[in-house]
Amino acid sequence: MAAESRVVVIGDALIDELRDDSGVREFVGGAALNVAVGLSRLGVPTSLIAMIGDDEPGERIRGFLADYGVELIASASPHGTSRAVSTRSAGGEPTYVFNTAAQQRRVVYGAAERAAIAAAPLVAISCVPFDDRAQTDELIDAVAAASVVAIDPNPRAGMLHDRDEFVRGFERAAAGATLVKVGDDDAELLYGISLDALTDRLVGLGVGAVLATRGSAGARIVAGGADVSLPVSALPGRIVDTMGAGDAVLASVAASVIEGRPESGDAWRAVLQRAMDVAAATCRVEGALLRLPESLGGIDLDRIGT
Ligand SMILES: Nc1ncnc2c1ncn2[C@@H]1O[C@H](COP(=O)(O)OP(=O)(O)O)[C@@H](O)[C@H]1O
Ligand SMILES: O=C(O)C(=O)C[C@H](O)[C@H](O)COP(=O)(O)O
Repeated sequence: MAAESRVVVIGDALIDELRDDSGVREFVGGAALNVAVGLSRLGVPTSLIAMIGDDEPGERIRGFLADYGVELIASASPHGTSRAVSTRSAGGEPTYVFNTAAQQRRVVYGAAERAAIAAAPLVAISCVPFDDRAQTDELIDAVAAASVVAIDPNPRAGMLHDRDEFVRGFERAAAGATLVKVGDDDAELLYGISLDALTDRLVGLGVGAVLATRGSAGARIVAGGADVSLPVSALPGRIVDTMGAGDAVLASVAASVIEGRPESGDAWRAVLQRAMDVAAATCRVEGALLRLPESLGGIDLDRIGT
């Protein structure tokens, strides 16, 4: 029986524990989960392949995914549900500590996973342990059946065990990919080079489209003959929380690519403009949940987060 055509996202799902001057709060998160929920909010039917614990945090993640219409294809977790504890001091970058489950995350590619991948119009991969050679082999074998692959390496310093092996695994997977998203932090952590140099390297590997995000400096797409850069989009209100902004950009660009592969610089510019608008909306509300610019109309943004 033909499976419903759902996009598949493969990667991490976890509880984000945020500690700052105002106390401790918990959010359902994970880069891959953020992309899956973001796609669903953009109207794209989506399944998430991720490891979830058989525990209360796992139930919370399952409930959250159900609320947002994301189908979960879960791998069991012997160490319970993954957790990221981030501590934010005023003005500083957050520091992350990941529990054992997050560091030892593993996805198993069984019949359900393989059927979903084979039927998917796009498979997005984020925050998988490319430094585990056996898992990377299994991933590459499983996604060989996919028609379109998008990758965000998202190495995260606190989950990285072997930088050189991660680069090898990432590049093996990225070489045939349609879309690869990278940021300044990936270029620095994995290669110790600039984002422009990493973009050139990925183009040289044969990546179809490289999406390079630059935080407050916007983003760039290099695809075929197209090379488009845009600044961040201006919206009312201030930047409240940039967590998940990169995931929202990936979800938005992936959703556009599914609608029709851009074939010109102008088409890629429109795709990137939409993604910058979505990122600007996402940054104006606390939490990593993708926000649509058109949905913020009724909110007095100048009062949010103040
Ligand atoms: N400080 C910021 N001010 C304004 N926009 C931001 C800021 N940080 C991120 N963004 C928006 O979110 C997008 C993705 O953010 P970025 O930090 O580059 O992604 P990642 O978290 O994946 O590195 C940017 O291209 C931009 O549109
Ligand atoms: O929700 C979570 O737990 C996350 O892991 C959010 C991360 O901060 C982003 O997913 C990092 O990914 P980028 O946005 O691509 O840099």
